[in-house]
Amino acid sequence: MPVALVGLPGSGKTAVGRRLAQRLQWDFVDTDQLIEERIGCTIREFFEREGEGRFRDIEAQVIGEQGRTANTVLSTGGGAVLREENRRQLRQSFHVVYLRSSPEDLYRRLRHDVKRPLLQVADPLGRLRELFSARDPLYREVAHESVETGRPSIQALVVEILDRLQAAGVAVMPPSPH
Ligand SMILES: Nc1ncnc2c1ncn2[C@@H]1O[C@H](COP(=O)(O)OP(=O)(O)O)[C@@H](O)[C@H]1O
Ligand SMILES: O=C(O)C1=C[C@@H](OP(=O)(O)O)[C@@H](O)[C@H](O)C1
Ligand SMILES: [Mg+2]
Repeated sequence: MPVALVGLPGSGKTAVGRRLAQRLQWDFVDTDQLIEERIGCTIREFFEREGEGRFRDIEAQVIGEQGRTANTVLSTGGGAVLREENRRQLRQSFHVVYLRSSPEDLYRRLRHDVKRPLLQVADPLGRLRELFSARDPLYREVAHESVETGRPSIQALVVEILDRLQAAGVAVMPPSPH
């Protein structure tokens, strides 16, 4: 069964997902990357020009097209859980892993990041706290597994997720190269 990663911006969906896919020798798909290919500009530019609602429409389209391929790790955008149809699609077609982080840890990671439109505000930590309160219940609703990501390294998180996936019978580790 394919695996999807959900969580707030900066929780590591893209970075951890890519390494997890490498380790499993699975395909890696990032919905934000697919969206950027489709819109032909960066997500930040698109937010500024067309607004968040249009972005969410395209995000829902892209998520709706996923999920038929086994041996895939899908990294979503942080807001993928906002729409009920997306939550249903993720929960049904994927084994969903929630990368759970505190707003403070995310702020430490993202305070100099200019790519995330929702955090280009006067008080990004306040914004992360609001996003956490609004979305933590949605991530929990959709997830089959939840992993705390504040302190561990990307490598350690990959090992923990692999253990969970094996315990759940979702993935079998390929033989080690040495
Ligand atoms: N567990 C971690 N430890 C250290 N740095 C991390 C960790 N997870 C993510 N990062 C770094 O934080 C930044 C944001 O990660 P990213 O994968 O883009 O998050 P997301 O896709 O969830 O928004 C990247 O520079 C990434 O390398
Ligand atoms: O949290 C959000 O609503 C968003 C998160 C972003 O992805 P990351 O979670 O990978 O930053 C991207 O999809 C867009 O900027 C909206
Ligand atoms: Mg990402």
